[in-house]
Order: sequence, then structure tokens, then C-alpha cells
Amino acid sequence: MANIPVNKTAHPFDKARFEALLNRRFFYAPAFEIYGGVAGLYDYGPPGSSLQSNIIAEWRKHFIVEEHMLEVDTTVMTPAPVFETSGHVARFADWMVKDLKTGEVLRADHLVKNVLEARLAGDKEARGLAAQPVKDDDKKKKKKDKAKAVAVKLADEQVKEYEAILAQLDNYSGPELGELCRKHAITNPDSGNEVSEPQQFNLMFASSIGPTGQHPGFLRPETAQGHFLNFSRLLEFNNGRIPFASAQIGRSFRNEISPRAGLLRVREFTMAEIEHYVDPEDKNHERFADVREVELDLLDRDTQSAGSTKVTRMKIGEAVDKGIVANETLGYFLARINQFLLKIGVDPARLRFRQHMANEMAHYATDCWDAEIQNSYGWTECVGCADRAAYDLSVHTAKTGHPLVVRQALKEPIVTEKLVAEFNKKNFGKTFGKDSALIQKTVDSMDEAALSKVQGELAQGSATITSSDGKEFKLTPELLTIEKKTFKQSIREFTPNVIEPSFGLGRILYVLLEHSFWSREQDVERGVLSLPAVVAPTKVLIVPLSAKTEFDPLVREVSTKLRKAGVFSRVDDSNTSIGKRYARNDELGTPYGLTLDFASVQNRTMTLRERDTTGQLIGSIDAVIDTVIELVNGTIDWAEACRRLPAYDGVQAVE
Ligand SMILES: Nc1ncnc2c1ncn2[C@@H]1O[C@H](COP(=O)(O)OP(=O)(O)OP(=O)(O)O)[C@@H](O)[C@H]1O
Repeated sequence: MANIPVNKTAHPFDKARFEALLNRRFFYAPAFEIYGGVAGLYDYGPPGSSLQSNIIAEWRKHFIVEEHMLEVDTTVMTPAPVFETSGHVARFADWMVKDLKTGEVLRADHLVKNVLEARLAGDKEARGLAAQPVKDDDKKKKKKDKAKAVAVKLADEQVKEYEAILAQLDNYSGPELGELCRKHAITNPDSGNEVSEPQQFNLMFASSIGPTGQHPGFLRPETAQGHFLNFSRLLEFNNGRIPFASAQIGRSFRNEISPRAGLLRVREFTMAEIEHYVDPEDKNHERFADVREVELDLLDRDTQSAGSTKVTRMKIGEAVDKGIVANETLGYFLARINQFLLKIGVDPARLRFRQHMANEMAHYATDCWDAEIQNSYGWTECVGCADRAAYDLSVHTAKTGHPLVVRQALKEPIVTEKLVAEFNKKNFGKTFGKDSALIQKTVDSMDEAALSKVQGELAQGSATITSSDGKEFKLTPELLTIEKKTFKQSIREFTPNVIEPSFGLGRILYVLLEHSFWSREQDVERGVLSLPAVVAPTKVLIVPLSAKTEFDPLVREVSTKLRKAGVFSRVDDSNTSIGKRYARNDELGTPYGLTLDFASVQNRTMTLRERDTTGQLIGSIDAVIDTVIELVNGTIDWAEACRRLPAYDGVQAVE
């Protein structure tokens, strides 16, 4: 939608009102609320569920359909050996600290972040630099919440030091976080008490499979392993060719230490993950030319190491050419992620791509970038995009013996010559008895140079070899011959590398809601969610002037025509003014409204209202339906609709 409402930016984001709207309209709510709720678990209501489904539908179109990805749906419950092999049992952990008096548990890096950010905010206010002075009622809260420090000026060096710590927060190990807490007197903001040394806490939910309790399992913390374990079948499905990608949308579970940021940090959430398999020797992407010119805000590793968070706007083509982004395939996905997020309505001014610091990256990853989106909680990772190299497929191959590899026929066979040792088994057994196996093992483990040396000695009559435990054996040409042989290799076998874009749909949904929210008037409860039609839960609201039966045939006609065109509409014939009905649907993000009144019954006309501008057009029922279908499908914008249909300036029935 090209229409920016005139007064959309006039009122600063009001979080209390925003949250009240989400709650009132049941976008989502704490799960098990009437039992007191459980931190980090949420249920989505009707508009939240539709919004999520629409985001998923667009995601499938944008990635799976567009890129011919192979979709899978693998199990959540996973036997423990899988996560032992993948490294999750040993390493899928965060650092936690305990309040030494109350026992409250906090995530160590979040504690450092919250306290230092609050001190910097207090410093800004003391220097008169704060964008918005702390409100009185906030100040009352802050007496208890010491993380939100009140205006206290810091020394200049301290400001610099805090900023440098925050710029590379994800780079610290547990002991380093403990050191930071001690050095900067960081205590639990809720109580002011000191905290313990950081300890590791594994985030996976443990379970057991079957009645015996002898088969431990875990709820998966990401969908990725399900893709990898099916790699051979997927490769076969793809006729043995790479590159190709598998994709999966499904639930994941993480026992987060202290989830406090609403949908941004939950214990059960929906992920959409892509595993793109490439030849390690060729990570170019055949469609990279399509995205070369896409500009992204990049925050690279070096900038963060220098203590800065300043982004550089750069074309992805240039970023790959300069080696800032490791390869074309990774760059291709960063650009496609950017396009997807903008399409569903994320504000481009609040989107950046941040490169992982060396310590932050999984040890096997060669490069990793997060799509971070700014919201009232700060910058939040919403999509991770990593080059996982050959790690996952290699470890599962090594553990199971099942080769998760690609075998490619070579256009030109590779011809090599090698020395080969052959034993005269009969004579050998007779001469060396039980030592035969040891001698064979010793010879088999020899490299080309060692074999060549033995070959030379044999030509002189005999050779002496030494086994790994120091025993010496004398060999003659009757027992062993070594000859050069020619080998022809017509198959290349290798483990592909994996580029993984990984989306958290709840985080995307939440930031999208924040970015879409504004108030029509400063002091009146008239919130609007300017969601693009492509994801809006309901696309068109049909509003008959009243619930009188004389409108029924027209309501039926209009809703049937919209349904046939695949446009999701809803009828609101509730007993309240049309203005109130529209206001309610502005809060639900419904982009278009159709009003049926007495003129509709008499002349078959209908008005069309646009949510953000509240502009209205009038036309014949059929012309309006055609226009609204095109608007919803995105083939025209509101400016074009205004050219097609006359403005409606009749009775202000809709306002
Ligand atoms: N607890 C969570 N709640 C909601 N979404 C999550 C959560 N953890 C991860 N995600 C989503 O899954 C995506 C991929 O997961 P990944 O393992 O890369 O996250 P992460 O680096 O562990 O996140 P964080 O550092 O914020 O804990 C993230 O980009 C995010 O959108």
C-alpha cells in the first residue's frame, strides 16, 4: 500500500495503548491464564491466528514456491542420540545467574544488557539528551525497578565502555559475563541483590519415549535436524542433484531462562527453516544476479568489534564482492529475507542485518548474519542466516555410518597412480602366524613415501618394518610385493555445505504489529493497525447500514462474489453505528470496508473505504467489487482506485 496516513507519525508509539488493543481484540493472550499463566507460553486468538497463517502463506509463496524448495514435516519429539551427535546436549545452553538472596534466576547477558542500557538512558536524561523525559508514573515504577536508572550522569569514559560492552554483548563467555557483573556492580534490578557466578543451563525440554523410561528424548529446539536426517531421501527425490533446499514450518521448544519480553521470547514457538545444500567448492547462486542491486543496512563484525553499531547501507552484490558477506548463496538469502520482511509490512527504517561476532557463532559456522528488527524492546533477532558448513551432515554420517553425501558423476574421470601392497597370504600366514594381522595393518597404514621406501628395500632382497608397538619384522619379495597401479575415479563424493535461513514467526508477527500500530487521535482510544492486505486477518469488511432483512440479499451477493475471488471478508451487521464498526475493524487491521445502504438497494451502488486514509469511493456494486479484489491482490493501489471510482462525499455514514 502506497498510502501513508497523513497523521500516522504524528503520535509517538504508545505501548500501553498498543498492548491494550492486542488484548482487547484477542490477538494473543497468556496461555493457561485462568490457572495463573506460565511465563513464555501464549495462545493466539482469531486475528493473531489468521495473521500468523497469512504470514506463513506468504512465506511459502516467497520461498518454497518461488525457489522450488522441498517441504518436509518432521517430528518434534526426537531421540536423545540425535541431539548428542548434533552437539545440542553439550552446548545448546545459555548462562544464568541467581539472585543470592531471593533465588530469582536471570539470563546473564540480558541482565548486563538491561542494567547498562538503563544506566546509559539515565545518563542521557541527566545530560538533557533524552528523546523523551521519563514520565512521572514510569519514575514510580523505576524506584522498584533499579534496571531503569533515574537520571544519573556518568563519566565520559564510562559511557564509552558501556557502549563498547553492549556492541559486543553476544561475544562474551559465561565467566566474562560474571566478571562484567563484578566490575560494574551489576545486581538484580528487581531486588538490588548481588547475583551468583554464571552457570550454564541447557534449554532443551527433556522427555522420555515409551513406557520403560529407557529411551530419553527431547522436544526439538529447532526444526533443522529433521531436515538433515532425511538428506539422502531428499537428495534422491531431487534426482541426486544439488544445490537444492528443504523447508519446514513447525513448532520448536526452548526452556528459556527468564522469558519476559512477550512474544519475543517464548518457550514454544513456530519456526520456518530452510536448509539449502550447496557444493562446498561452489557457493555461487544461479539467481544472485536477480538480487545484486538490493540494498541492505549491514552491521558487520569489524564495526561491532570497534564498539560501534553504525550500519552501512550497501548493495548485496558489493558486500559479496568485497567479502563482507562470505558467499553468493548467503548473500542471496539475505536479500530475499529483506524482500520478504518488507513485503509483509516491516518498516525498512527499522531493519538491519548484523553479522555474528567470532565467539557468538557456532564453532562450525563460517559466517552468520541476523535480520534484526527494532521495536520497543530494542533490536531483536527475527531471522538468523548461517553458513553451517558441512558440520551437521558430517557428524550424523560419522555417528550412524549412513553416508549423508552427494555422489556426482565426473565429466572427465580423474586418473591417478598409486603404490599398492599385495601380500602372499599363504606364505605370510605360515611365516608370521598371529602377527600377520599386525604386519598387514602396519603396511596398510603407510603413505606413498613409506611404501616407496619399502619397495626399494624389497628390490634389494628384503625390507624391515616396525609396527606401532615397536616390533620389527623382516619381509621378502616372496611375502610382499609393492607395485604402481593406475586408478580411474569417475564419481566425486562429498558432503554438501548448508546455508540456513531460520525464521521465528512469533517475533516477526509481534514486530509487525508494533510497526503497524498508530493512533488516529492523540487522546481517544482509536488505534489502527496498518497491516498490508497480504497479511491482514480480514481483507474486506462488509457493513450493511443495519441488520434489516432488506440488506440480506445484497450482503449475500457481495460476500459470495468476494469468496469466489478468494478474498476473505467478514460481515459486521452488529447493532452499532457504522463509524464504531469501522473503528473496531481498524484495530483488527482490516484494510477495506464496503458499505451497503438504502442507495445500494435502490441503485445498486456501494461505497468503498480505505482504512488508513479513511477515504471513500463510490461505484456500482460490480465495479467496487472488481476494484477491491484488485486492491487486495495488490495489482492496483489506492491511488489507482481513486482514479477509477469517484470520491464519496455523501452522508458521513461511515465516520
Ligand atoms: N525463545 C524464543 N522465542 C521466540 N522466538 C525465538 C526464540 N528463540 C529463537 N527464536 C526465533 O528463532 C530464530 C532462530 O533461532 P536461533 O537459534 O538463531 O535464535 P537464538 O540466536 O538462539 O536467539 P536469541 O539469541 O534471541 O536467544 C530466531 O531468529 C528467532 O526469530
